[in-house]
Amino acid sequence: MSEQAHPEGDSSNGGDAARTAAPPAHALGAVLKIAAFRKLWIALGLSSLGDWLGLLALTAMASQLAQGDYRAQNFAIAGVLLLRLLPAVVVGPLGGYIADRLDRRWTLVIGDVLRFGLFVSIPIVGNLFWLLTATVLIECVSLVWLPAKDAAVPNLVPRERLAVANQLSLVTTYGSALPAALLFTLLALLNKSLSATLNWFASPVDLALYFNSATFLVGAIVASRLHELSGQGAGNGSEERQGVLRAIFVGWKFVARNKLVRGLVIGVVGAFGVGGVVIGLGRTYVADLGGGEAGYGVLFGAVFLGLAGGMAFGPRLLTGFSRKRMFGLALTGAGGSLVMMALVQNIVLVSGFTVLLGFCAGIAWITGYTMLGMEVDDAIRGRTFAFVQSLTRVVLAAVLAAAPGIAGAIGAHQISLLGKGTITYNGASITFLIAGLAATFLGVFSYRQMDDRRKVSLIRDLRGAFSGHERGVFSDTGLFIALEGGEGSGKSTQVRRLEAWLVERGLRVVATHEPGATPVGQTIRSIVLGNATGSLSPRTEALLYAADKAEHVDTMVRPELDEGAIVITDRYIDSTLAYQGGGRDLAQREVLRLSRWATSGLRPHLTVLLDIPPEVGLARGAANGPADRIESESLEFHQRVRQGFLDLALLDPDRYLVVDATQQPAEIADQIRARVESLLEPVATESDVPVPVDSPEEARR
Ligand SMILES: Nc1ncnc2c1ncn2[C@@H]1O[C@H](COP(=O)(O)OP(=O)(O)OP(=O)(O)O)[C@@H](O)[C@H]1O
Ligand SMILES: Cc1cn([C@H]2C[C@H](O)[C@@H](COP(=O)(O)O)O2)c(=O)[nH]c1=O
Repeated sequence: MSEQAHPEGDSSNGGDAARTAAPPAHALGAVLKIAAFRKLWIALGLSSLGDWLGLLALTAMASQLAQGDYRAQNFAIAGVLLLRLLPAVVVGPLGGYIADRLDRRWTLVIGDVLRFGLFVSIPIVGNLFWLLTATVLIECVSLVWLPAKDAAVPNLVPRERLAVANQLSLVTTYGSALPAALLFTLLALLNKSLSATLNWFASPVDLALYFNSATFLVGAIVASRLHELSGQGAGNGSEERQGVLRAIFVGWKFVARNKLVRGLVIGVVGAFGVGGVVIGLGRTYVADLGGGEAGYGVLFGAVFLGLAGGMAFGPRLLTGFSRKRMFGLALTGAGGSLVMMALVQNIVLVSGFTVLLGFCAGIAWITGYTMLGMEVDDAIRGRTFAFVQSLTRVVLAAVLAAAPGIAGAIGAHQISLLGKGTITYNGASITFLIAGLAATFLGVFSYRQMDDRRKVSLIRDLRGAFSGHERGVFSDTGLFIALEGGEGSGKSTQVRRLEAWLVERGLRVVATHEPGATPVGQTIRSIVLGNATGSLSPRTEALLYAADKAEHVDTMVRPELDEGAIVITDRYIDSTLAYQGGGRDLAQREVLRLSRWATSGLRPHLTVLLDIPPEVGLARGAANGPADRIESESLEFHQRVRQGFLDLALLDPDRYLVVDATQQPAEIADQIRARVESLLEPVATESDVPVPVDSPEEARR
């Protein structure tokens, strides 16, 4: 039986007829059930494995081809690393342009085939010049492949699952480093025994390179089956006549002009820069603290442990907290952790702060990437992601090159503690301190650029978000569906369509709305929406909406659900959270607590969010008469409301369906039906003996 239809859990305050919320179905599992995304993920996994394997094999081969001279070996290795970063400066922007212009499926397929050919040619040609040339060419191809992949994800995955999809992509990209290292060792050992009999495996890394090239070939085959991407990314009509440079410029201009995207890009690149400083100076720093190789290993592990933790759990930690605030805060936290690492000079404490740094950077990375995917239009998404990737590579190269130089130039310093001994602050600590302060500044800058809740004190917001997760109550006799969204998003239209479809199936359906479905509610509605009311204190407004909800749930929704009906409501608690929490200056958690109290914790099994840019929705509404008290609020207010809705959906993807409400009504209705169908299906299939579903009670049983 579907979890949304009948959530399991320990029954508590809801009495016999209610059950508390179960933990959502495994979100990773749910996103991997999307066949198209699964294929893209497999292609990405193979490509990432190949990339790491390639890096290990190419550095090893470069060192071997440099023939014994220690200096030459080091230069050859540095050459491979540098040539992997350098093309980003020159080809990066072009990569994004190409990714936006070409069919995304073919971009992925051809990209993988080219990388297969280039990797396989390296051991065959077998000289250093070709190895370095091929490295540059492979990197150039990757600079088109990666933005095409990144830009494709938001088109394959519903918005509410985008954060999870990004988590999976990032973990796969960086997590494949470990299996690649193990595989590399295994293949090198196997190569040893093969080289005795076969010329093909003369170099110790030949087998690794052949295997690596094969991963790209398989990746190409998987990508070729991604028919869902056909036709995507082929540019749009308005850009048809634009030149290459102009199109690239349009992408950059978008990043520079859009305040949110600018803040995101600066933040994501900053998070990478901080990571670069730790990687570039980690060994020196640990040596300064007397930690040795083991200490270096611990530091490295601590960064990745923190990163993985931040990506996996960070966004869920702060329920109802604005993603935009979270992004700036996480970046500031990463900078602050680096400052602390520089100051404490104790290897144990440093390891703790390193985990914290990784955790904060992980949150910044995942929230930043997800918001970019949601904010940027498909037509220029490839260029935006390419811009971010180029910039991160350039910053990484600069940081890796500059950090040791700066640390060296600062040198070793002893600071006297007024006759009570001395402490050592070497170049590495001081560079950490400078980088930490710079990252903290960047974090504060990003936070201020993007803060969408300026009137709400951060402390209050954080206290609210940390104050525990209240579990809701779900009806187990009826099915409760809420339609949510901004003004004019088409909720009433879709409620009517869904109601008609369900009634046609012989089910008992009650369509209702908030505010104003009860006699008391109608009076409240006239107060909260009447222009004559004028301004209301936000708390009064929240209490009025809560009173409407209490009456609605107690006298209509709950009794109908108890009778086994399907109740569809046009607006429910999410509207209060988005409008009074996101739009006004009230803390989300307080609004949630108030609304939960008013409704005795009753939660919908499914919330359909009709997502629409407020300017589009308000224009639709304007055609139907003068604006009411809330519709007359500023565009910024309605933008905060939209973001509030989306944040809620991202936090609980299993109980949400986010639909692009700019589509045609029939298309939207189809998507809603498909999801509602999945809540009804288990009823018909659960019993071994097929029973005709002729009453809602049976339907819910
Ligand atoms: N998908 C759509 N595309 C274009 N217009 C639509 C679409 N859906 C509804 N409309 C029109 O937009 C207007 C608002 O629709 P509707 O009343 O269903 O939205 P709503 O979300 O309930 O609005 P409100 O929040 O103001 O109550 C109506 O004129 C309706 O015909
Ligand atoms: C339930 C609820 C609603 N609102 C706002 C949202 C809209 O502006 C109006 C309702 O108008 P509609 O035409 O019926 O959609 O009220 C709110 O601010 N808080 C709430 O809890």
